[in-house]
Amino acid sequence: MKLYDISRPLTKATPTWPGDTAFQYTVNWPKSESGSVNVGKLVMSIHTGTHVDAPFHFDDHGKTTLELPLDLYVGAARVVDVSGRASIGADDLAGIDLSGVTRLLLKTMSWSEPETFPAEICYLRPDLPPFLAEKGIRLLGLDVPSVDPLESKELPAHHGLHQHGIYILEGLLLDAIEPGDYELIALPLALSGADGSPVRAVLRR
Ligand SMILES: Nc1ccccc1C(=O)C[C@H](N)C(=O)O
Ligand SMILES: [Zn+2]
Ligand SMILES: [Zn+2]
Repeated sequence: MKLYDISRPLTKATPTWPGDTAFQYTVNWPKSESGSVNVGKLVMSIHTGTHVDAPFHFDDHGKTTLELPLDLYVGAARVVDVSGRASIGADDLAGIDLSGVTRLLLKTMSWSEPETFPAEICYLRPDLPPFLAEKGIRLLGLDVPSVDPLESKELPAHHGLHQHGIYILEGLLLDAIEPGDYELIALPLALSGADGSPVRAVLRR
């Protein structure tokens, strides 16, 4: 059975938020010293590459990663092409059938150079969260590093989605994915106290 990998590879070159911590893997305790094994150490911002945001990321009282509802990150998902737009609002999805969809992945194609952090991305307008909640969406995934404009401090889309019970999956790689229905698997790690988690996100037909 074919799996479509929709995760951005984590390498030294993976771009991250300006000023944030890039991905670093080192063999911290080499076999030559331990006598038996290479033991690695991982340093990275949780928001580098493909990841979920826990509500604690933007709300001091929000759920942390270990408290996230796992069932949202596994199951039927619809991929919708919304490319070529500067932002996405209810209007942009009005003509699309979203009945029975719990997990929605938006293909914006607005992060064109994967080797550099984007200067501008497609973001969500404030009328989108209530519209999606009304359709029954509980998880929203995008192929960009944020659901808000990059320079936003108020984060209206993050807060709006949260207020409507919609969880966020960011930094997907959807270039090679045809719009349609899939099964999504993108489980966060069981990280205590954390503001999100890197995920290995895959789709299967
Ligand atoms: N990592 C950062 C460093 C500094 C400032 C913002 C971020 C973010 O991650 C914000 C974005 N809204 C996000 O959830 O991915
Ligand atoms: Zn994030
Ligand atoms: Zn975010």
